[in-house]
Amino acid sequence: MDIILETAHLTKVYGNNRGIHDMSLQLHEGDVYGLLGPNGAGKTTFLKLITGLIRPDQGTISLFNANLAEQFEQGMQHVGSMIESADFHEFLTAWQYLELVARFYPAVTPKRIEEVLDLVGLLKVRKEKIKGYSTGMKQKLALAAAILPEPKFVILDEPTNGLDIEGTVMFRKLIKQLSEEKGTSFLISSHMIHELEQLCNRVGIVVEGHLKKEGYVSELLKSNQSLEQFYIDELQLSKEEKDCA
Ligand SMILES: Nc1ncnc2c1ncn2[C@@H]1O[C@H](COP(=O)(O)OP(=O)(O)OP(=O)(O)O)[C@@H](O)[C@H]1O
Repeated sequence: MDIILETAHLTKVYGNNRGIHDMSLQLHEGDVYGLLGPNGAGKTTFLKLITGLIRPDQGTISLFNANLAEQFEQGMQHVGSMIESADFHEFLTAWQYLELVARFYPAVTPKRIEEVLDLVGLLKVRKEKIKGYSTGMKQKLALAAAILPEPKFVILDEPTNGLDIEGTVMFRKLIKQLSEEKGTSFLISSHMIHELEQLCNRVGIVVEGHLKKEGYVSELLKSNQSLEQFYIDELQLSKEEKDCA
């Protein structure tokens, strides 16, 4: 399987001394990788680095064999992302917003815009202004924008934030469908551990800016009751190691 993302010794430390340290991670084509970790562990920082929203202090990022620091456009060509709450032009409608996004992707047709709006359940409200949308509706629109150009790799930061039960089920189905039918790879940061258990083939746990543990979900479930149990045990272990140090 081809490597689609490789980070080596990725480090970003903010002025307040927080951030991430020495994070090396590989994702292969077809992976649905879940990034877990407590609040403030460094998940969003990692996702911002690999999408070029912030620059690393040290380390390298390679996306589809392109070094992000030198070949940004080439690296990001097949990547769709949704990082933190999207900032929309609220006076636009969902349709107009996606038309705007589509300008960057000549292959995206109005039919494709209609298709993604249908996929995320916003087709009926496509002509309404975004300023009237709820948090969950905006989240769905951000997801629609991320998958609009049919990227090979989609990076999602807390994608189910604000989604209702129906929306969460829609999200899970959509990821499964894209992964199974189109072979799309995903990197998903989320606190919804039960969702990740159903969706991901691999997970990584970030604690205090370090990638503490990685594994294949099928392997982890052989020796753990659930992903949640594995996660709680790993956090406890990290705490004990810290107390001993
Ligand atoms: N722009 C910034 N300036 C200073 N510190 C920051 C900045 N962004 C993040 N941090 C700090 O870096 C650490 C990692 O934050 P990050 O947002 O990456 O965590 P996270 O794992 O995504 O957390 P959450 O699950 O709460 O979203 C936190 O301690 C946070 O306070």
